[in-house]
Amino acid sequence: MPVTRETILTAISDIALPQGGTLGQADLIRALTIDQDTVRFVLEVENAATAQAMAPVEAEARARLERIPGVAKVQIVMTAPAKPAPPKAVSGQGAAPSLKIGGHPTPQAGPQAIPGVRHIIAVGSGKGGVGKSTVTSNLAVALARAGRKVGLLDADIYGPSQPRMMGVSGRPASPDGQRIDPMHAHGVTVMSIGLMLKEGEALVWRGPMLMGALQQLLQQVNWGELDVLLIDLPPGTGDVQLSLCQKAPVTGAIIVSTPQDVALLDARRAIDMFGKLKTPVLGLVENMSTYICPKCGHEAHLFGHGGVAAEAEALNLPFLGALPLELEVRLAGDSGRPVALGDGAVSEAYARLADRLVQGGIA
Ligand SMILES: Nc1ncnc2c1ncn2[C@@H]1O[C@H](COP(=O)(O)OP(=O)(O)OP(=O)(O)O)[C@@H](O)[C@H]1O
Repeated sequence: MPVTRETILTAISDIALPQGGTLGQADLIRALTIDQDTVRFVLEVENAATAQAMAPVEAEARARLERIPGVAKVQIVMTAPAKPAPPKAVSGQGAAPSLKIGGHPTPQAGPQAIPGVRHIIAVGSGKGGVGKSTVTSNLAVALARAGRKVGLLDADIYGPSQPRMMGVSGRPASPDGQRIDPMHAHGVTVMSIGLMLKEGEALVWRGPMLMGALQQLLQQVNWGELDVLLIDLPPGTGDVQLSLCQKAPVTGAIIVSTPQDVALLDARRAIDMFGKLKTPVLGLVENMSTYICPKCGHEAHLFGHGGVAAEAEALNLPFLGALPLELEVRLAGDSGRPVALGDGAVSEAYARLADRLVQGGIA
């Protein structure tokens, strides 16, 4: 008769343990294998002292198993789980956290609130390059100027641009090696996947890795008390959008588009995706709406005009505002001081957008 797992476990289950009870009652046997006439398993004990006390148990188990017909060799290994090494103290800005970003996600049943964060707003776009990151950084600054406690998470895993736009650099600190201290700029608490990667390091992660990275950025960053956390998403309708809406209780999404038909077509796809994910779309923003010539004051509509407002109406969604195309916007973004910090017309447009969200009770 072949030796089975049950034969082995039954043979040793009534061996008494020094701490009381029997081997069968305690859950100590791991990795039991039967390989022809060889039986192997691990006895997992609490610590080295228990291992010593358990030596007679190991000897008795070995003796009993060797008496079973068909068993020629018994290998028992006793292990005590290693104590986790105390976290290395890392201090000060610029110190590299020992956290590894991009591991596999840990199991999480449903959306998990971020302690201290009241609202989460995802900023998305169907198409790349429509100014989603520009709008997110300026909106964050405008909300902070309006007195809100604002966080900005750059989850644009393929092209994180918030460090440049918000003017933050260096590695975020992790004093306990477990959690990440975010950066602060222009009154906004900032964290970007770009700050955890080496310059120019391309990300070739797929689904589970992306989910893991996003989960860490949401849950392992010390966001503190925030009225609103804005999340700059990658363009399109991919894994990051999907996992964000599954992992975090997103209040709603803002969709940025230019008035061009092609951008609008993609925006519609993004809206559709948020609908499927049961994330409310808070409204549409038209970026690069008009261009006013700084020399003659002529107003031109380089990408068409009013397309996003019309689309919002057609979809029965709020139109949150139009933002002009201005050289100043790009220069400000490139210099790490968003244009909304200043006093011009664009800054006022952002202040209006921020006010709408505050009045609406979502920021
Ligand atoms: N209203 C604007 N006026 C002038 N330049 C703008 C405006 N909005 C965005 N830009 C510029 O257009 C470029 C693309 O903007 P941005 O990076 O914000 O787009 P995005 O949609 O986030 O792109 P990606 O999909 O690559 O993340 C940047 O150089 C930015 O400075």
